[in-house]
Amino acid sequence: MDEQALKARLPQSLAARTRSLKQNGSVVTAILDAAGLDAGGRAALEREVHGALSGVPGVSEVRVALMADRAGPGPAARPSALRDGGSGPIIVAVGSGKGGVGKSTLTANLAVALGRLGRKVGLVDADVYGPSQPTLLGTLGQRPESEAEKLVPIESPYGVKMLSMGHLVEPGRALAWRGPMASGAFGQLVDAHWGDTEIVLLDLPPGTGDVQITMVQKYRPAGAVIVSTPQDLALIDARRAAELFAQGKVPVIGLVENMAGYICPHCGGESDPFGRGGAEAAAAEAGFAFLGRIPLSLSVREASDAGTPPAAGEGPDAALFIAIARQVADWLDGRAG
Ligand SMILES: Nc1ncnc2c1ncn2[C@@H]1O[C@H](COP(=O)(O)OP(=O)(O)OP(=O)(O)O)[C@@H](O)[C@H]1O
Repeated sequence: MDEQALKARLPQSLAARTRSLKQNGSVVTAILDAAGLDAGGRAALEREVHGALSGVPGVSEVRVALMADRAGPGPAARPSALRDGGSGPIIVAVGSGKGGVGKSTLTANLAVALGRLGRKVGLVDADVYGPSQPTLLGTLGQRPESEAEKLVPIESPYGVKMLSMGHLVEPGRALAWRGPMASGAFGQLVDAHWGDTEIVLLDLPPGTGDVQITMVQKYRPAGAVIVSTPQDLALIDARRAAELFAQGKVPVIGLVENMAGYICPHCGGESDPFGRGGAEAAAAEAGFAFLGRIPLSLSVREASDAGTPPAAGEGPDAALFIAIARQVADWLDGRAG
């Protein structure tokens, strides 16, 4: 059923609040503007949508995501920054061939580090299956406002503006999203009010399937960073990620090796459980830059889980992320020049 037909099923009173209504297979996803509603009103709105759409033939599940709106009149329409005559922020995708290699951790810290270099940075958590950026950047539980039917990014405590499906959908709900629906929802996060943001990092979902291809082709990032661990299998996957970007004609800025050497939290000594130098060799072989190596370290994991990105601190981890950020910034400047 298309959006119009689904909309017709909703009571008239809900039409003005409906921002998006999509059906994929038997699952319908509704995104509604919950401006001015308190918790009770929001719950009632959600129930009403469920009630109206649950009985529709062919629909087995209804997912509802609510956006909050800016209180008060607010400015009429802040210009949409993205895809606005080319005057919007530069998009940089961060991808990995497989999950769990630390792509989200790298993206969050790269964003913070670019901010420390004086860039105005935004981040879109396109990992609609398992959004982790609200945790990483300390914005868990916050809801973005909307203006003129577009989302206003949330200001993280680290100077990075951000949007994540994790801000719109309750934890766990986004996990089962499938292809087209995931890429549709993602569009709302990208096409938001980014204001004077210069660079928006896209934390892509892990892997190289349809969702990633759609995202890359539709939003045409200026460049991409690939994250891999040193293991052979992860490197093979990283090459697949490189192919994905080549297919989308997105130049690869470079490769970051994560979880490289293990830093012992007791003695500070470094060992290499997964071998050393593999990612650097893979980058050289593929013909793109090697941007740096982040060790497997307890401090990175603990700080990340606590929502205090190591790149915002003063320790050696911060220096590593800033060095990577500098190369990304230089690459972007070179491109602009
Ligand atoms: N350098 C590191 N040292 C220690 N732990 C790390 C490091 N990088 C990431 N981690 C931890 O590994 C786990 C996976 O990281 P992360 O979520 O960033 O990976 P991902 O590739 O984005 O995963 P997913 O595919 O699930 O989205 C997290 O618990 C994170 O804190």
